[in-house]
Amino acid sequence: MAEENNKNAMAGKAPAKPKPPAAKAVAAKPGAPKAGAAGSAKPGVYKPEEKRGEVDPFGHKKQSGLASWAQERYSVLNPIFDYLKKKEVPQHRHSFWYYFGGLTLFFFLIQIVTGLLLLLYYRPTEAEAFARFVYIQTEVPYGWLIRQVHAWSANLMVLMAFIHMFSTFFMKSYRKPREMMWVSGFVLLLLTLGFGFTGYLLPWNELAFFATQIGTEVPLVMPGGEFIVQILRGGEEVGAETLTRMFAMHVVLLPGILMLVLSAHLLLVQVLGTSAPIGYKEAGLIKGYEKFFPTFLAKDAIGWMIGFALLIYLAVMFPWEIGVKADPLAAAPFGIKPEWYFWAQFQLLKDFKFEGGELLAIILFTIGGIVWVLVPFIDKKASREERSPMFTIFGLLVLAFMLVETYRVYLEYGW
Ligand code: HEM
Ligand code: HEM
Repeated sequence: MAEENNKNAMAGKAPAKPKPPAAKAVAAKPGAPKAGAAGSAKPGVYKPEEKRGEVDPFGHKKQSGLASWAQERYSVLNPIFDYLKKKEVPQHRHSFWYYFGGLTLFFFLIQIVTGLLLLLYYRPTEAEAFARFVYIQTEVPYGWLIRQVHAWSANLMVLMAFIHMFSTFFMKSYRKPREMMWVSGFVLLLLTLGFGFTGYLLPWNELAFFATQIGTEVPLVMPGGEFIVQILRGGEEVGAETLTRMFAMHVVLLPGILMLVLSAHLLLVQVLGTSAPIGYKEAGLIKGYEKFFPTFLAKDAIGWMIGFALLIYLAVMFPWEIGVKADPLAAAPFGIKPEWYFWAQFQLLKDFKFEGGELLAIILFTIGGIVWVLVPFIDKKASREERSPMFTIFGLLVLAFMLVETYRVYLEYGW
């Protein structure tokens, strides 16, 4: 009816007179008896409209039985499907990089599932942690697989988050109006690194113990650093309290905060859509647009399956070792180093081994981090949709610094 009126209006005709209001007007009042079909209804008894809204988001033909029952139930999701169908992803020669946010998300989901399974057997006490960790590896059916997948997926999640960050940096996806995507993403990276750091101690083996000792003493060189160390360790030294704290952070605090920030990040992705590199639209370099739902999501799923195959291959072929139980009284073995994703900071601290050098290294790193997170607000050219080569060079320098420092640790300590 409304459509007919619109057509008429466009053709310059007066809109057709609406039909006598009987059925509609009465139906609008819940509780009032309906005319026509409702003629049979008893007065005062509410009979809902029999004809419902369109229930099938995919436009299939009407089905019967279970399928139609299910169709009616998921019709509440229609607005979401409709919204997702509106989102489009630009296709160009760098589209490949759009898969890495989804891959990071995928490995995080794997972490939740495997983490919850590990929780069934793990116990976070100084006396039991290592024994339970060995028990998971050797006795629990498929326990070894779950632990290896958790440990490998942690590494892959961090790697994907780094690739995602640098690719969005070089595509300048952070520019107006996506500044908060960048900021929320950066917070997600910090939280992911926090997961890696707190999870590392949980097996309570020698390597984890001493690496955590070195990691948690870094703030000592800062004014007021002792307070931070106390908070992290729950005492002067790494011990039973530290294990409890790391465990609580790993399975409660960090997942809670990460879920919140991730929801904001993904909501922004949906609302603002996917950006294209600067100038691509004007230069005709966009080959086309594809629907996020279901086309891009289906391609994302292929990426996830490849990621999953790689994960299982790594977990089975290159298992992480169990090590020996931590002995707080023993001397630190030679060659203790943190996880690879902290190697750049680790090397910088080693390079600055002079009086006051460590504090200087921390200050430099903190300033670097602040500048990095504020890039969307500093890069005015990009926000005006103009190329900003200075920022590309800045990004390349940061990437080169991280790679060189990481490689130097590899050369000195091996893998
Ligand atoms: C809600 C999600 C998570 C839960 C419930 C969880 C739970 C656990 C548990 C119980 C352990 C100890 C068992 C063991 O050492 O094998 C563990 C270890 C670990 N977790 Fe998680 N985790 C979660 C998410 C993550 C995430 C997102 C990351 C990484 C970025 C991560 C990284 C690690 C690491 C590196 C270890 C030590 C692995 C090892 O050497 O075996 N976890 N996690
Ligand atoms: C747990 C970590 C993260 C997850 C799960 C995640 C997830 C996602 C997903 C699924 C997308 C949409 C698809 C894509 O463009 O790849 C996205 C977009 C984006 N992410 Fe992340 N992200 C994470 C970390 C980061 C980090 C570390 C940054 C940067 C510091 C970042 C910045 C962005 C930006 C700027 C976009 C918009 C891309 C565009 O419109 O072209 N994200 N993120």
